[in-house]
Amino acid sequence: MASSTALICDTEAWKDLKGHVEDIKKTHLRDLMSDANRCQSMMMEFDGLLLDYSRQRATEETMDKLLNLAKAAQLTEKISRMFSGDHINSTENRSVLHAALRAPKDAVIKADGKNVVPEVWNVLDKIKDFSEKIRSGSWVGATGKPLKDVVAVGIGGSFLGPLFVHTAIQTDPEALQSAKGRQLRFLANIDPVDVARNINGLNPETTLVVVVSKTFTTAETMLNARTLREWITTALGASAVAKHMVAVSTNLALVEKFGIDPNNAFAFWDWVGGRYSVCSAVGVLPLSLQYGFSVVEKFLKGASSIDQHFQSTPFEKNIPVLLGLLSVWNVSFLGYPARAILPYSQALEKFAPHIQQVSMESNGKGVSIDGLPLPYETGEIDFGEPGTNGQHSFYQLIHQGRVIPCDFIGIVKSQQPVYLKGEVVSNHDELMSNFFAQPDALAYGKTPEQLQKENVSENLIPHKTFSGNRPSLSLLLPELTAYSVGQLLAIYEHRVAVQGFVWGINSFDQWGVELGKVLATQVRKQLHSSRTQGTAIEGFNYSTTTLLKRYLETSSEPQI
Ligand SMILES: O=P(O)(O)OC[C@H]1O[C@H](O)[C@H](O)[C@@H](O)[C@@H]1O
Repeated sequence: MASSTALICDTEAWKDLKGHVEDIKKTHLRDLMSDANRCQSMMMEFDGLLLDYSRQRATEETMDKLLNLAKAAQLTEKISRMFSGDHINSTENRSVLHAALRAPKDAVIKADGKNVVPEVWNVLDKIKDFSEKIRSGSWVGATGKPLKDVVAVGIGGSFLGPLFVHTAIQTDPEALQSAKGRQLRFLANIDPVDVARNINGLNPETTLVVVVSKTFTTAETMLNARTLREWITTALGASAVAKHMVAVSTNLALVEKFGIDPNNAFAFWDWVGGRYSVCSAVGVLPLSLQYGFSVVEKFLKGASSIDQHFQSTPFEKNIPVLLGLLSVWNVSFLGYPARAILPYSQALEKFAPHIQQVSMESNGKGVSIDGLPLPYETGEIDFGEPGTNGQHSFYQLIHQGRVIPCDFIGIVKSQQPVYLKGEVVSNHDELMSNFFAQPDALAYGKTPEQLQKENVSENLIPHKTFSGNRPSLSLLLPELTAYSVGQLLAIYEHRVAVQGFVWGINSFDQWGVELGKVLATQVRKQLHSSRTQGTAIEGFNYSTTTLLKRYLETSSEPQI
């Protein structure tokens, strides 16, 4: 770009793509898919993964133009600034170095002139040591019993990533074996129902609570942490906290103030964004407690493999870059506001919720990194469900309603294969039949002529016609292990960064959410004074006043 404050939409590369939209509108995926050379050029393999983006509404020319856009956005420079620790999160004046969390021990990655990799490994070694103590039973609770269950208390980035990884690997045979006799649960919502669910069936004597909060000030997490502290101390006495509660945070002073021994605190750093923190102690501690460090190390290695690929592979073969550019194409040029994440694996059921935060909190921005209002939309609405559950639910809209680009994620080898004698295919083949069929159904659709040939009655033809031309991409993983879960995570993290770099926004701050953190304060004060002193509701609009009145008059919350 000409100057640092220019917007990407003012570049020739952007305008060229705008003009190209008309060409693409004249195409149909039915025709694009019949060009084998085009399709071949839209398949990419790396480290066991196969990406097929031939069902995107794009030609080889589109891809060239998108690569020009990457150049205009100075994508190479931006990626290298990220990896070299520049303060690319400019509004918070911070580096963005989550890749350092999974770097090999001998790597050198600097933040503010200092190599951070030794610090990272100090904490990883401490986690390894601590989790082995807990798992082997050499660390015992206040009454001398081993701690076999863990409740991780945290919200947002201190919750969704670890939950995703836990859910993804818990049925992997190796992880399953190493987690025998242990439980890992997550308490996120401040709704007391979530506390009740999480402690149901657990015994404080055998439970370890891990409080996870980057800031250690998040209202929900701190109240939930106090609630579980109460649960422990009521049963076991105040001194039990030292044995039953540990913490993960960047704010070790507040951890100590809360009453947790600083020796039992696991640090991370302000150059790790909350939503990018699953590879820090945020995820590594609870997951190592459940599965052992060696399993979690494989997850870190998978992510690291993608980091290296992202950093060093030419853009035309770079999976996160290609995915990021195609997302920009879909959102900013073809005008599709959403993306469906459709893993054909129940183990990936928490993938879309995690990516919702990674993507929507990162790229849901209205101004450029220099503070200029954006004349184009950024971010996309991410949602999804595992197939085939989604097929029996919202796929109707995807097939015949709005156009929503889909990410199909398939696994070659099931974690838990089942084959019933006499069935046509194994259960996993049955699942995967859908994975292979759906993208074509979306791309090709069904024409009235085809329906006529099938003798569909005239009056039903409009209802049974599928326009097709609905874009998707397919990502095939060889198996779902800790390693490939790490790969998947890093692909999406970097894809989101690529989108943000091209849009020219800061993908690493979240001022909108910060606002949410303070909004409840006024209501909290009102509830307190109304309940304790009967103070009248004041300072709210008609609607909120009415709702609050109803809540206070009819609720049976304990009076403080
Ligand atoms: O880890 P914490 O400091 O408790 O923060 C938890 C969450 O708080 C906010 O919602 C932020 O927007 C998230 O990015 C963050 O993950």
